[in-house]
Amino acid sequence: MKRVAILGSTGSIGQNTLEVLALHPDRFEVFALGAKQRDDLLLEQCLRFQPRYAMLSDAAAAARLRAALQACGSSTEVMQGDAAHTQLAAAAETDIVMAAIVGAAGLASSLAAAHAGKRVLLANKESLVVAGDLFMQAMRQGGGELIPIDSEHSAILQSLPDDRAHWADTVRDMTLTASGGPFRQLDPAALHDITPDQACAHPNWSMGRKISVDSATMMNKALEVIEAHHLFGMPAEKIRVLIHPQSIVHSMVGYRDGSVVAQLGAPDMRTPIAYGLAYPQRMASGASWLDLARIGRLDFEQPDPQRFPGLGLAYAALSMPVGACAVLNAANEQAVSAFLQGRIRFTEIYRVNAETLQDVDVGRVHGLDDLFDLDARARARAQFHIDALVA
Ligand SMILES: NC(=O)C1=CN([C@@H]2O[C@H](COP(=O)(O)OP(=O)(O)OC[C@H]3O[C@@H](n4cnc5c(N)ncnc54)[C@H](OP(=O)(O)O)[C@@H]3O)[C@@H](O)[C@H]2O)C=CC1
Ligand SMILES: CC(=O)[C@@H](O)[C@H](O)COP(=O)(O)O
Ligand SMILES: [Mn+2]
Repeated sequence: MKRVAILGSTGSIGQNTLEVLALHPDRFEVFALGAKQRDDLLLEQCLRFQPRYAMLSDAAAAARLRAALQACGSSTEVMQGDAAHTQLAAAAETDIVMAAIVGAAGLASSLAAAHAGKRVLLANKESLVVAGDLFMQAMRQGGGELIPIDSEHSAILQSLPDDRAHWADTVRDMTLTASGGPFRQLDPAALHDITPDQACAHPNWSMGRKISVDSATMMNKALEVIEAHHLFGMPAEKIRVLIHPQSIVHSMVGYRDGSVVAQLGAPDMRTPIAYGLAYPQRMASGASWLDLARIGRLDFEQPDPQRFPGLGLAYAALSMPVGACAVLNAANEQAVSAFLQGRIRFTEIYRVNAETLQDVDVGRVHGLDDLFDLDARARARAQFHIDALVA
């Protein structure tokens, strides 16, 4: 029986993870569930899955959850604060950590799991974007297993040889597929007036609002290029992006002999989640079967750099000193948040990201403290650009 801690259990990935775990009560125990503030949903999850611990970052929400669980006679213990996530990610009883907090806020707990030698199921791509080398080093030192949950990176892992020693000498390149989001064919002039709800209406996936906006700008793919660079040790120039509107081919690996190996499936996150939980075996996920006859055709096209300028920022940041990717991530989190609050326009997200990346002096990054400092400076600078746009 493997004990699983889900950090971000109330989100889209967290809920999908619980759906997969519910199919396999004989193999997995839900040990801990954590979120930020949604105590109502976390209460439902606790009553259904009866974890040993539940944690919320927000103190008032944690107090409400504690009272509600006590009233129901539940034995789940409620912990509060960011430190609870870090503590339970590294707890001796935890075998598997699903890192599904959104944004750089997930870094401390995923790093704690890495240091503690856990099997880390990494949905929180921002951990690798902000702290790629440090994170990979922590995984190596901790001796655990890192399994990507992001659909593209799961596809690449499934398309690579089992023996990592052969990756460098056999692989020619990697291609990340991108849906192109909701505005792939929209008149570029109309992008100016896009609303948050329009940007969050992804054509193929149901996801949280932050990643949905990232898909619409293709900053999601920019973050994923950086993520692939760190996960698979692949130089940026060998990581390509190809638009594939159906989201059926989840990504592919090109080999020196001319073969291209890809992973296909219905667009359903339960598949990569089940893959990560059962690895190296396979188990049922509850995802629907892929019916290629019904789909009929698969399309591919090059991304248009005019329509999706954000994608180029990944390659720019990877060519800059270590820390530039953390700057880009921080700027993007601030810009997306400002867009979702109606403060800036959709098209201004790119502007804030590009200007912040250009402005912030990365300096020398020696460790995590430097990265946190850089993240704070980049957010302040991005906020300056946002305020200038609003004024
Ligand atoms: N959704 C998807 O299909 C995919 C997501 N990912 C990645 O997975 C991660 C999660 O995405 P998604 O599930 O869509 O996001 P959601 O917005 O749906 O969920 C985010 C989760 O994180 C919690 N959370 C947010 N901030 C904090 C914090 N400071 N401390 C503790 N918990 C916090 C939220 O709690 P609360 O509800 O209380 O606010 C919620 O449980 C992201 O990094 C995303 O890029 C990658 C591939 C696909
Ligand atoms: C499901 C998943 O992994 C998302 O990251 C997805 O890739 C988003 O779709 P886009 O291809 O539009 O970014
Ligand atoms: Mn993805």
